[in-house]
Amino acid sequence: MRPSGRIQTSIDLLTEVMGSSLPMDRVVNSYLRARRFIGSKDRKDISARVYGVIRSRCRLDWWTIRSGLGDGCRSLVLSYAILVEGMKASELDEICDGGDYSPRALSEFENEALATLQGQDLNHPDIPAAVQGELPDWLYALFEAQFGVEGAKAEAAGLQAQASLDLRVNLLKGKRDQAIAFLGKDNVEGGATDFSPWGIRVQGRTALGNCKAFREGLVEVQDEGSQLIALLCDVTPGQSVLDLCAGAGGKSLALGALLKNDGELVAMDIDPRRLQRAEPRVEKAGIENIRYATLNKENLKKMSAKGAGEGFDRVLVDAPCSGSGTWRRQPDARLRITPDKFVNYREMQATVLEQGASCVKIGGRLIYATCSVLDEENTDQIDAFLAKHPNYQRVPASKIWEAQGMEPCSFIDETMKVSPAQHGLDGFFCAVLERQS
Ligand SMILES: C[S@@+](CC[C@H](N)C(=O)[O-])C[C@H]1O[C@@H](n2cnc3c(N)ncnc32)[C@H](O)[C@@H]1O
Repeated sequence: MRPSGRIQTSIDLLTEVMGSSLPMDRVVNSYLRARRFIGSKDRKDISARVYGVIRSRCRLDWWTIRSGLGDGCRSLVLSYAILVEGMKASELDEICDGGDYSPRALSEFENEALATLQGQDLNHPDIPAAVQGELPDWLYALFEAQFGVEGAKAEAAGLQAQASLDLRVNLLKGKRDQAIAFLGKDNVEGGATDFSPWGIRVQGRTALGNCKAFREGLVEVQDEGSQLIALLCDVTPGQSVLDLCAGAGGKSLALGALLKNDGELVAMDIDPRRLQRAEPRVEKAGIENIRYATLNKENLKKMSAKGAGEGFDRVLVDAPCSGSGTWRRQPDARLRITPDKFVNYREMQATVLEQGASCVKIGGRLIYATCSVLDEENTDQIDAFLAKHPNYQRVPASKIWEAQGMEPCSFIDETMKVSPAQHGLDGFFCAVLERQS
């Protein structure tokens, strides 16, 4: 593909991404799948540019408005080419030759506007903090209220960094050292993660599909922070465990490995299609003691803890949330969230917490988790729940952590609060509540 074809394809793909309500990775994958003729180097170049534009969308908007280019996909890609990729306006003028598969020729006005961007840095000192943080104003205000002026800047910057690829070793199939050695045979270099005893951080990017350890279920993709939530569930063989918001099974897989096929694991979700996606992963991992159930009134009634001795030892509520802790991986998500959606998430969180609580046995534990860094979705939910349920008591996360032989750690005390800026992991929250009566 010529550079002009790459730029035009980037504009086309960005147009699809911005016109879709689906997550960006799905749009990009299906766009490229439908165009197998695009070679691998071109794909890499085009996706890097489109992801780059989305990651710097607010700042690019600032520049395109200031220069008068306007905020269409064409303007965004062209200004990205200059501000981030370091192209010259004259190079773009040549690239935009109006030929087949090329962008149409630059107008005189575009030429002039693009020339004003040349030599500028994407991060201009006049850019307002929210724009610099790549967040809508209302969300940035929440960050400032929670983290303070400087803290908000740091947290927002942390969410713009590149995320690492973390794997979890499936203890049903082997140990971490073995997995690292196996990965090495397939030229995947990785080392032990700092906090999770089952984690491997992979160096660089890799196609795991070519990797035997992944194909055979010895390792699974799971961010280190997410692994720590499974650890705080403190599951031991023989227990009954309910994963109420199991989705495609990320945490169910870790819980299943801890149960060692002894005990009971129920994976529930309101969306049965997500549970279907969990099934092949569970099979590959060698987990045999799992049942799946759609999260509805009828099934909840069956799971609920009505009489003495009934209910689950552990109920994990991995609640639907803004996903603010994972925006490094899903840069488009922060642009799709609205104040209404945020309120909606908080209502869902309160609902799933109540549903989870109805299934915990006396002496059992309710574990609440989100992949958000925002208090509104985290401590505020737990405080509201505890005020309504005096029969639940918080178990300090640090107590569970240290009882498992782990060194004390700065982000685990009463609860676990991880953030990309402070700890280099995706942002997660976890609180453990024990039912007393
Ligand atoms: C954070 S995701 C779960 C991720 C999963 N546990 C994992 O580790 O891969 C939250 C899940 O909650 C489910 N969910 C449960 N109750 C819900 C409700 N009332 N509204 C929306 N989603 C709900 C969603 O379908 C979604 O799969």
